[in-house]
Amino acid sequence: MNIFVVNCGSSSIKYQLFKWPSESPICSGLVERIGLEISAITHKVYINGEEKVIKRTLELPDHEAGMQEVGHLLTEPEIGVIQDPSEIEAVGHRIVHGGESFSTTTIVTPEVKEEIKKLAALAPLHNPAHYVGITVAQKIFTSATQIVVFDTAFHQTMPAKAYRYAIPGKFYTDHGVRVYGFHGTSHKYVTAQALSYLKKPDAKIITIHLGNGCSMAAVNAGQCIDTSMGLGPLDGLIMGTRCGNIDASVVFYLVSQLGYDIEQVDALFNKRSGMLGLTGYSDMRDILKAIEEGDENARLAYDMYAYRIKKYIGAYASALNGLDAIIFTAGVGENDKNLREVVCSNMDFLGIEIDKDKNRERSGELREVNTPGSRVKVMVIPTNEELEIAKECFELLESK
Ligand SMILES: Nc1ncnc2c1ncn2[C@@H]1O[C@H](COP(=O)(O)OP(=O)(O)O)[C@@H](O)[C@H]1O
Ligand SMILES: CC(=O)OP(=O)(O)O
Ligand SMILES: [Mg+2]
Repeated sequence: MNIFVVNCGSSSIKYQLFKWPSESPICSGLVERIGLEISAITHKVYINGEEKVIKRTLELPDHEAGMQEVGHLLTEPEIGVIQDPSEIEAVGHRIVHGGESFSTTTIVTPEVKEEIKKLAALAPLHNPAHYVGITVAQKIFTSATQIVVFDTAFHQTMPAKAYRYAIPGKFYTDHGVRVYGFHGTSHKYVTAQALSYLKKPDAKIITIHLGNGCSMAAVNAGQCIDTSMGLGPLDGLIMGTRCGNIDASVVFYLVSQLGYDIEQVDALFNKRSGMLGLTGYSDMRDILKAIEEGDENARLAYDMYAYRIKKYIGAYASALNGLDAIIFTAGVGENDKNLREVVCSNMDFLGIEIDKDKNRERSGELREVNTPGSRVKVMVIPTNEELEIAKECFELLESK
Protein backbone atom coordinates (compact mmCIF):
# COMPACT_ATOMS: atom_id res chain seq x y z
CA MET A 1 0.00 0.00 0.00
CA ASN A 2 1.41 3.43 -0.97
CA ILE A 3 1.03 5.78 2.00
CA PHE A 4 2.10 9.40 1.56
CA VAL A 5 2.71 11.27 4.81
CA VAL A 6 2.52 15.07 4.86
CA ASN A 7 3.47 17.58 7.53
CA CYS A 8 2.44 21.06 6.40
CA GLY A 9 4.01 23.91 8.36
CA SER A 10 3.31 27.61 7.88
CA SER A 11 5.95 27.98 5.16
CA SER A 12 7.05 24.40 4.57
CA ILE A 13 5.90 20.93 3.56
CA LYS A 14 7.72 17.83 4.84
CA TYR A 15 6.77 14.50 3.27
CA GLN A 16 7.64 10.81 3.02
CA LEU A 17 6.28 8.05 0.83
CA PHE A 18 6.05 4.50 2.22
CA LYS A 19 5.37 1.29 0.35
CA TRP A 20 3.75 -0.29 3.39
CA PRO A 21 4.58 -2.66 5.13
CA SER A 22 8.16 -1.52 4.51
CA GLU A 23 9.09 0.94 7.25
CA SER A 24 11.78 2.61 5.13
CA PRO A 25 10.44 5.39 2.92
CA ILE A 26 11.02 5.20 -0.82
CA CYS A 27 11.32 8.96 -0.99
CA SER A 28 11.15 11.96 1.31
CA GLY A 29 11.50 15.67 1.02
CA LEU A 30 11.19 19.19 2.29
CA VAL A 31 9.69 22.19 0.54
CA GLU A 32 10.85 25.38 2.24
CA ARG A 33 10.24 29.12 2.08
CA ILE A 34 6.81 28.78 0.47
CA GLY A 35 5.39 32.22 -0.38
CA LEU A 36 8.79 33.94 -0.30
CA GLU A 37 10.65 35.15 -3.38
CA ILE A 38 12.58 31.95 -3.90
CA SER A 39 11.43 28.59 -2.54
CA ALA A 40 13.51 25.44 -2.27
CA ILE A 41 12.77 21.74 -2.59
CA THR A 42 15.05 18.98 -1.37
CA HIS A 43 13.75 15.66 -2.61
CA LYS A 44 15.45 12.35 -1.72
CA VAL A 45 14.86 9.04 -3.44
CA TYR A 46 16.05 5.80 -1.81
CA ILE A 47 16.79 2.90 -4.12
CA ASN A 48 18.59 -0.30 -3.04
CA GLY A 49 20.13 1.36 0.00
CA GLU A 50 21.34 4.33 -2.02
CA GLU A 51 20.16 7.91 -1.64
CA LYS A 52 19.70 10.24 -4.59
CA VAL A 53 19.23 13.91 -3.68
CA ILE A 54 17.48 16.37 -5.98
CA LYS A 55 17.60 20.07 -5.03
CA ARG A 56 15.61 22.73 -6.83
CA THR A 57 14.97 26.40 -6.27
CA LEU A 58 11.84 27.87 -7.81
CA GLU A 59 8.96 30.20 -7.19
CA LEU A 60 6.18 28.68 -5.08
CA PRO A 61 3.56 31.27 -4.15
CA ASP A 62 1.53 28.92 -1.94
CA HIS A 63 1.13 25.39 -0.56
CA GLU A 64 -0.90 24.35 -3.58
CA ALA A 65 2.01 25.18 -5.90
CA GLY A 66 4.40 23.40 -3.49
CA MET A 67 2.30 20.24 -3.34
CA GLN A 68 1.81 20.24 -7.15
CA GLU A 69 5.59 20.33 -7.51
CA VAL A 70 5.94 17.40 -5.10
CA GLY A 71 3.33 15.53 -7.16
CA HIS A 72 5.50 16.10 -10.27
CA LEU A 73 8.67 14.94 -8.49
CA LEU A 74 6.94 11.71 -7.45
CA THR A 75 6.02 10.95 -11.06
CA GLU A 76 8.88 12.50 -13.12
CA PRO A 77 10.23 9.98 -15.68
CA GLU A 78 13.89 9.95 -14.50
CA ILE A 79 13.46 10.09 -10.74
CA GLY A 80 9.80 9.23 -10.18
CA VAL A 81 8.89 6.52 -7.69
CA ILE A 82 5.31 6.15 -8.98
CA GLN A 83 3.79 6.69 -12.43
CA ASP A 84 0.65 8.53 -11.45
CA PRO A 85 -0.67 10.28 -8.31
CA SER A 86 -3.59 7.83 -8.37
CA GLU A 87 -1.18 5.13 -7.12
CA ILE A 88 -1.20 6.80 -3.69
CA GLU A 89 -3.83 4.96 -1.64
CA ALA A 90 -3.66 6.94 1.57
CA VAL A 91 -2.40 10.38 2.53
CA GLY A 92 -1.65 10.76 6.25
CA HIS A 93 -1.61 14.36 7.50
CA ARG A 94 0.04 15.49 10.71
CA ILE A 95 -2.43 17.77 12.49
CA VAL A 96 -1.19 19.68 15.51
CA HIS A 97 -4.49 20.55 17.21
CA GLY A 98 -7.36 18.06 17.49
CA GLY A 99 -9.13 19.88 20.33
CA GLU A 100 -11.87 18.06 22.24
CA SER A 101 -13.30 16.57 19.05
CA PHE A 102 -10.52 14.22 18.02
CA SER A 103 -8.67 11.75 20.18
CA THR A 104 -7.79 9.19 17.51
CA THR A 105 -6.68 8.89 13.90
CA THR A 106 -9.60 9.89 11.67
CA ILE A 107 -10.65 9.74 8.02
CA VAL A 108 -11.18 13.22 6.56
CA THR A 109 -14.78 14.32 5.90
CA PRO A 110 -15.99 17.88 5.21
CA GLU A 111 -16.97 18.13 8.92
CA VAL A 112 -13.50 17.00 10.06
CA LYS A 113 -11.89 19.63 7.82
CA GLU A 114 -14.15 22.37 9.18
CA GLU A 115 -13.27 21.44 12.77
CA ILE A 116 -9.52 21.52 11.96
CA LYS A 117 -10.02 24.97 10.44
CA LYS A 118 -11.85 26.19 13.56
CA LEU A 119 -9.05 24.94 15.80
CA ALA A 120 -6.68 27.36 14.04
CA ALA A 121 -7.59 29.82 16.78
CA LEU A 122 -5.71 27.56 19.23
CA ALA A 123 -2.77 26.60 16.99
CA PRO A 124 -2.25 29.66 14.79
CA LEU A 125 1.18 28.60 13.51
CA HIS A 126 0.04 25.13 12.48
CA ASN A 127 -3.65 24.35 11.83
CA PRO A 128 -4.19 26.89 9.01
CA ALA A 129 -1.40 25.22 7.01
CA HIS A 130 -2.78 21.74 7.76
CA TYR A 131 -6.17 22.78 6.38
CA VAL A 132 -4.58 23.98 3.15
CA GLY A 133 -2.48 20.80 3.01
CA ILE A 134 -5.57 18.58 3.15
CA THR A 135 -7.41 20.63 0.53
CA VAL A 136 -4.51 20.51 -1.90
CA ALA A 137 -3.83 16.79 -1.29
CA GLN A 138 -7.48 16.06 -2.07
CA LYS A 139 -7.04 17.78 -5.44
CA ILE A 140 -3.81 15.96 -6.35
CA PHE A 141 -4.20 12.51 -4.84
CA THR A 142 -7.79 12.00 -5.92
CA SER A 143 -7.90 8.22 -5.33
CA ALA A 144 -6.40 8.37 -1.83
CA THR A 145 -8.17 8.16 1.50
CA GLN A 146 -7.17 11.31 3.37
CA ILE A 147 -6.39 10.57 7.03
CA VAL A 148 -5.51 12.90 9.89
CA VAL A 149 -3.25 12.01 12.82
CA PHE A 150 -3.33 14.41 15.77
CA ASP A 151 -0.43 15.65 17.90
CA THR A 152 -2.90 15.84 20.78
CA ALA A 153 -3.99 12.15 20.68
CA PHE A 154 -1.23 10.60 22.83
CA HIS A 155 -1.95 13.02 25.68
CA GLN A 156 -5.60 12.01 26.07
CA THR A 157 -4.69 9.64 28.93
CA MET A 158 -3.71 12.51 31.25
CA PRO A 159 -5.76 12.69 34.46
CA ALA A 160 -7.97 15.75 35.04
CA LYS A 161 -5.64 17.04 37.78
CA ALA A 162 -2.98 17.44 35.08
CA TYR A 163 -5.11 18.78 32.24
CA ARG A 164 -7.41 21.24 34.05
CA TYR A 165 -6.53 24.91 34.63
CA ALA A 166 -7.38 26.56 37.95
CA ILE A 167 -10.01 28.89 36.48
CA PRO A 168 -13.80 28.48 36.86
CA GLY A 169 -15.01 25.11 35.58
CA LYS A 170 -17.34 26.55 32.95
CA PHE A 171 -14.36 27.51 30.79
CA TYR A 172 -13.56 23.81 30.54
CA THR A 173 -17.09 22.44 30.33
CA ASP A 174 -18.51 25.11 27.99
CA HIS A 175 -15.43 26.06 25.98
CA GLY A 176 -12.92 23.18 26.20
CA VAL A 177 -10.23 25.34 27.81
CA ARG A 178 -7.76 22.71 29.14
CA VAL A 179 -4.29 21.30 28.56
CA TYR A 180 -4.18 19.30 25.31
CA GLY A 181 -0.47 18.74 24.76
CA PHE A 182 1.33 18.37 21.42
CA HIS A 183 4.07 16.45 19.57
CA GLY A 184 2.13 13.37 20.73
CA THR A 185 3.12 11.32 17.68
CA SER A 186 6.77 11.87 18.54
CA HIS A 187 6.35 11.23 22.29
CA LYS A 188 4.44 8.05 21.45
CA TYR A 189 7.02 6.83 18.93
CA VAL A 190 10.07 7.30 21.17
CA THR A 191 8.20 5.87 24.17
CA ALA A 192 7.48 2.65 22.25
CA GLN A 193 11.13 2.44 21.16
CA ALA A 194 12.33 2.95 24.74
CA LEU A 195 9.94 0.43 26.27
CA SER A 196 11.00 -2.24 23.83
CA TYR A 197 14.72 -1.42 24.36
CA LEU A 198 14.38 -1.40 28.16
CA LYS A 199 12.22 -4.55 28.10
CA LYS A 200 10.21 -2.94 30.89
CA PRO A 201 6.59 -2.25 29.91
CA ASP A 202 5.86 -0.44 33.20
CA ALA A 203 8.86 1.92 32.93
CA LYS A 204 8.61 5.52 34.16
CA ILE A 205 9.91 7.74 31.38
CA ILE A 206 10.33 11.42 30.60
CA THR A 207 10.37 12.20 26.87
CA ILE A 208 11.99 15.49 25.79
CA HIS A 209 11.16 16.63 22.24
CA LEU A 210 13.36 19.57 21.22
CA GLY A 211 12.71 20.75 17.66
CA ASN A 212 11.49 24.17 16.59
CA GLY A 213 8.60 23.56 18.97
CA CYS A 214 9.67 21.89 22.24
CA SER A 215 7.72 19.82 24.73
CA MET A 216 8.12 17.16 27.40
CA ALA A 217 5.89 14.34 28.58
CA ALA A 218 5.78 12.21 31.74
CA VAL A 219 4.94 8.68 30.68
CA ASN A 220 3.99 5.88 33.07
CA ALA A 221 3.81 2.36 31.59
CA GLY A 222 3.34 3.81 28.10
CA GLN A 223 0.57 6.23 29.14
CA CYS A 224 1.06 9.98 29.17
CA ILE A 225 0.27 11.43 32.61
CA ASP A 226 1.44 15.02 32.06
CA THR A 227 2.91 17.25 29.38
CA SER A 228 4.41 20.72 29.13
CA MET A 229 2.40 22.37 26.33
CA GLY A 230 -1.15 23.49 27.08
CA LEU A 231 -4.29 24.76 25.38
CA GLY A 232 -2.03 25.60 22.45
CA PRO A 233 1.59 24.77 21.55
CA LEU A 234 2.94 27.78 23.43
CA ASP A 235 3.32 26.76 27.08
CA GLY A 236 6.22 25.01 28.80
CA LEU A 237 9.74 24.94 27.38
CA ILE A 238 11.56 27.80 25.68
CA MET A 239 11.40 27.21 21.89
CA GLY A 240 12.80 28.60 18.64
CA THR A 241 10.35 31.53 18.45
CA ARG A 242 7.92 30.82 21.34
CA CYS A 243 8.36 31.93 24.93
CA GLY A 244 6.93 28.87 26.69
CA ASN A 245 5.84 29.19 30.29
CA ILE A 246 5.20 32.85 31.20
CA ASP A 247 3.22 34.65 33.93
CA ALA A 248 -0.13 35.81 32.49
CA SER A 249 0.56 39.16 34.24
CA VAL A 250 2.96 39.91 31.38
CA VAL A 251 -0.05 39.98 29.04
CA PHE A 252 -1.89 42.45 31.28
CA TYR A 253 1.18 44.63 31.45
CA LEU A 254 1.76 44.63 27.68
CA VAL A 255 -1.88 45.55 27.05
CA SER A 256 -2.55 48.03 29.83
CA GLN A 257 0.85 49.74 30.06
CA LEU A 258 2.48 49.35 26.64
CA GLY A 259 -0.60 49.63 24.42
CA TYR A 260 -0.36 46.19 22.79
CA ASP A 261 -3.50 44.71 21.28
CA ILE A 262 -4.15 40.99 21.56
CA GLU A 263 -2.92 40.15 18.02
CA GLN A 264 0.36 41.86 18.82
CA VAL A 265 0.74 39.87 22.04
CA ASP A 266 -0.02 36.68 20.11
CA ALA A 267 2.60 37.49 17.45
CA LEU A 268 5.13 38.49 20.11
CA PHE A 269 4.81 35.27 22.12
CA ASN A 270 4.47 32.88 19.16
CA LYS A 271 6.76 34.37 16.52
CA ARG A 272 9.24 36.80 18.08
CA SER A 273 10.08 35.29 21.47
CA GLY A 274 11.94 32.19 22.65
CA MET A 275 15.50 31.86 21.39
CA LEU A 276 14.81 34.32 18.55
CA GLY A 277 13.66 37.02 20.96
CA LEU A 278 16.59 36.45 23.30
CA THR A 279 19.39 36.10 20.76
CA GLY A 280 18.23 37.15 17.29
CA TYR A 281 18.46 33.50 16.12
CA SER A 282 15.84 30.77 16.29
CA ASP A 283 18.03 27.97 14.92
CA MET A 284 20.10 26.24 17.61
CA ARG A 285 23.07 25.85 15.24
CA ASP A 286 23.29 29.64 14.90
CA ILE A 287 23.02 30.03 18.67
CA LEU A 288 25.85 27.54 19.26
CA LYS A 289 28.00 29.46 16.79
CA ALA A 290 27.20 32.75 18.54
CA ILE A 291 28.18 31.22 21.90
CA GLU A 292 31.50 30.09 20.42
CA GLU A 293 32.08 33.65 19.27
CA GLY A 294 31.56 34.89 22.82
CA ASP A 295 27.98 36.22 22.54
CA GLU A 296 26.80 36.64 26.15
CA ASN A 297 23.12 36.89 25.22
CA ALA A 298 23.30 33.59 23.40
CA ARG A 299 25.04 31.97 26.41
CA LEU A 300 22.31 33.18 28.76
CA ALA A 301 19.51 32.07 26.42
CA TYR A 302 21.10 28.61 26.14
CA ASP A 303 21.34 28.35 29.94
CA MET A 304 17.69 29.43 30.27
CA TYR A 305 16.63 26.85 27.66
CA ALA A 306 18.44 24.04 29.53
CA TYR A 307 17.30 25.21 32.96
CA ARG A 308 13.64 25.10 31.93
CA ILE A 309 14.09 21.46 30.83
CA LYS A 310 15.79 20.62 34.13
CA LYS A 311 12.85 22.02 36.11
CA TYR A 312 10.37 19.87 34.20
CA ILE A 313 12.52 16.78 34.77
CA GLY A 314 12.28 17.42 38.51
CA ALA A 315 8.54 17.99 38.36
CA TYR A 316 7.87 14.92 36.25
CA ALA A 317 10.09 12.65 38.35
CA SER A 318 7.82 13.63 41.26
CA ALA A 319 4.63 13.14 39.24
CA LEU A 320 5.87 9.66 38.26
CA ASN A 321 7.17 8.84 41.76
CA GLY A 322 10.39 7.54 40.23
CA LEU A 323 12.28 7.50 36.99
CA ASP A 324 13.73 4.79 34.74
CA ALA A 325 14.76 6.82 31.69
CA ILE A 326 14.88 10.25 30.14
CA ILE A 327 14.81 10.47 26.36
CA PHE A 328 16.16 13.25 24.17
CA THR A 329 14.67 13.52 20.70
CA ALA A 330 14.06 15.79 17.64
CA GLY A 331 16.53 18.18 15.96
CA VAL A 332 18.12 19.68 19.09
CA GLY A 333 17.61 16.66 21.38
CA GLU A 334 19.23 14.26 18.92
CA ASN A 335 22.09 16.48 17.75
CA ASP A 336 23.09 18.92 20.47
CA LYS A 337 25.42 17.01 22.78
CA ASN A 338 26.27 20.13 24.81
CA LEU A 339 22.64 20.71 25.60
CA ARG A 340 22.21 17.13 26.87
CA GLU A 341 25.31 17.58 29.01
CA VAL A 342 24.12 20.88 30.51
CA VAL A 343 20.62 19.50 31.22
CA CYS A 344 21.99 16.36 32.90
CA SER A 345 24.69 18.10 34.95
CA ASN A 346 24.14 18.17 38.72
CA MET A 347 21.26 15.73 38.50
CA ASP A 348 22.97 12.86 40.33
CA PHE A 349 20.60 13.33 43.30
CA LEU A 350 17.90 11.99 40.94
CA GLY A 351 20.10 9.16 39.71
CA ILE A 352 20.87 10.84 36.37
CA GLU A 353 24.54 10.57 35.37
CA ILE A 354 25.55 11.29 31.81
CA ASP A 355 28.69 9.70 30.31
CA LYS A 356 30.38 12.65 28.57
CA ASP A 357 32.37 10.50 26.12
CA LYS A 358 29.42 8.35 25.10
CA ASN A 359 27.29 11.48 24.82
CA ARG A 360 29.77 13.00 22.35
CA GLU A 361 29.80 10.01 19.99
CA ARG A 362 27.89 10.73 16.79
CA SER A 363 25.19 8.28 15.78
CA GLY A 364 21.78 8.37 14.17
CA GLU A 365 20.67 5.32 16.16
CA LEU A 366 18.88 4.78 19.47
CA ARG A 367 21.56 4.86 22.18
CA GLU A 368 22.29 5.11 25.91
CA VAL A 369 24.56 7.97 26.98
CA ASN A 370 24.52 7.41 30.76
CA THR A 371 27.35 6.07 32.91
CA PRO A 372 27.22 2.35 33.77
CA GLY A 373 26.29 3.27 37.37
CA SER A 374 23.52 5.75 36.51
CA ARG A 375 20.21 4.66 38.06
CA VAL A 376 18.33 6.46 35.30
CA LYS A 377 19.02 5.67 31.63
CA VAL A 378 19.77 8.76 29.56
CA MET A 379 18.79 7.92 26.00
CA VAL A 380 18.94 9.57 22.61
CA ILE A 381 16.21 8.22 20.32
CA PRO A 382 15.73 9.61 16.80
CA THR A 383 12.07 10.40 16.39
CA ASN A 384 10.13 9.37 13.29
CA GLU A 385 6.74 11.05 13.27
CA GLU A 386 6.19 10.20 9.58
CA LEU A 387 6.69 6.47 10.16
CA GLU A 388 4.31 6.56 13.14
CA ILE A 389 1.72 8.40 11.04
CA ALA A 390 2.03 5.85 8.20
CA LYS A 391 1.56 3.04 10.73
CA GLU A 392 -1.55 4.68 12.20
CA CYS A 393 -3.00 5.18 8.70
CA PHE A 394 -2.42 1.53 7.81
CA GLU A 395 -3.96 0.31 11.07
CA LEU A 396 -7.03 2.48 10.58
CA LEU A 397 -7.58 1.25 7.01
CA GLU A 398 -7.00 -2.37 8.07
CA SER A 399 -9.61 -2.07 10.82
CA LYS A 400 -12.29 -0.89 8.31
N1 LIG B 1 23.80 19.49 14.90
C1 LIG B 1 22.89 20.24 15.52
N2 LIG B 1 23.21 20.86 16.69
C2 LIG B 1 22.30 21.61 17.34
N3 LIG B 1 21.05 21.81 16.90
C3 LIG B 1 20.67 21.22 15.76
C4 LIG B 1 21.56 20.40 15.01
N4 LIG B 1 20.89 19.93 13.93
C5 LIG B 1 19.64 20.46 13.99
N5 LIG B 1 19.49 21.21 15.10
C6 LIG B 1 18.33 22.02 15.51
O1 LIG B 1 17.12 21.31 15.47
C7 LIG B 1 16.05 22.27 15.35
C8 LIG B 1 15.02 21.75 14.36
O2 LIG B 1 14.55 20.52 14.81
P1 LIG B 1 13.42 19.69 14.03
O3 LIG B 1 13.11 18.51 14.87
O4 LIG B 1 13.86 19.45 12.63
O5 LIG B 1 12.26 20.74 14.07
P2 LIG B 1 10.82 20.82 13.41
O6 LIG B 1 10.43 19.42 13.02
O7 LIG B 1 9.99 21.37 14.51
O8 LIG B 1 10.95 21.73 12.23
C9 LIG B 1 16.69 23.58 14.92
O9 LIG B 1 16.73 24.49 16.01
C10 LIG B 1 18.10 23.16 14.56
O10 LIG B 1 19.03 24.17 14.80
C1 LIG C 1 3.29 21.44 18.07
C2 LIG C 1 4.54 22.06 17.59
O1 LIG C 1 5.12 22.89 18.25
O2 LIG C 1 5.03 21.60 16.41
P1 LIG C 1 6.39 22.06 15.72
O3 LIG C 1 7.50 21.66 16.63
O4 LIG C 1 6.39 21.26 14.43
O5 LIG C 1 6.32 23.52 15.51
MG1 LIG D 1 9.14 18.26 14.09
